[in-house]
Amino acid sequence: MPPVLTLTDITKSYPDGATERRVLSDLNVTVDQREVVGITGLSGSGKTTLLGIAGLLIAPDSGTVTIGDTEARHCGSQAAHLRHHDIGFVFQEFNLIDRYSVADNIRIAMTGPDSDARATDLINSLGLAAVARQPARFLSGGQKQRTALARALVNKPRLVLADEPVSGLDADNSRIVLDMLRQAAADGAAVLVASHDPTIDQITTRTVALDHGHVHDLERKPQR
Ligand SMILES: Nc1ncnc2c1ncn2[C@@H]1O[C@H](COP(=O)(O)OP(=O)(O)OP(=O)(O)O)[C@@H](O)[C@H]1O
Repeated sequence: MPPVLTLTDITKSYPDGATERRVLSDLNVTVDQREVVGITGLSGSGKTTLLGIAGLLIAPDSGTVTIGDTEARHCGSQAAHLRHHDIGFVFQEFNLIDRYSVADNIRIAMTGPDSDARATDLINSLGLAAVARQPARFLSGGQKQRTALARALVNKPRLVLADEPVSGLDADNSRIVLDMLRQAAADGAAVLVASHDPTIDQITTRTVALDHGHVHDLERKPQR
């Protein structure tokens, strides 16, 4: 079976005044089913850019993103289909719709016939039942993060991408978020997580470090 995610020879630069700044250079990463791969690196090393490219939100300058055996484009209907059905993205800034309730923020992402029941399960298991009808703007940071996670997981995506998912959370919220990501992998997803927070090591099966645009394998733990 091919990896769920294959990034091949990815290069990305951003404009920097009159010149360009290269953030990712000929970068190669794979994530298999049931793996939780951590991405570490200094602030500005390109972790969010890497996740955005993997999530088909940012187009690389060169290189390819393959989801399963499908070489993905970053625009058009194929990209939209992959984003909705195959990829769950937990954004660093949550990206919730402030005026929508917790339940509606999750519902707008739903695609499958079982999603309603799945949304209810996630609301309950993430401890969000008491605030399910509250507009997202009234939530605490931990409640927003749990809502964002539920939205990312509601369609049982085969690829989960999470950007700093435990940043700023207390120990209880961190544990809940990490347990859900670990469970997503145990259920068969490939999980790629960018984090500065060492608590992420509790769930990673492998860690890669981003350094000057390249990735280095740091460790590989035994598969669960
Ligand atoms: N849209 C953009 N236009 C120009 N430069 C950008 C853009 N997005 C990111 N950058 C720059 O690219 C570099 C990598 O940014 P990125 O957000 O990917 O890093 P990061 O490792 O996720 O950082 P952090 O850990 O602080 O979130 C930074 O220097 C950033 O300023």
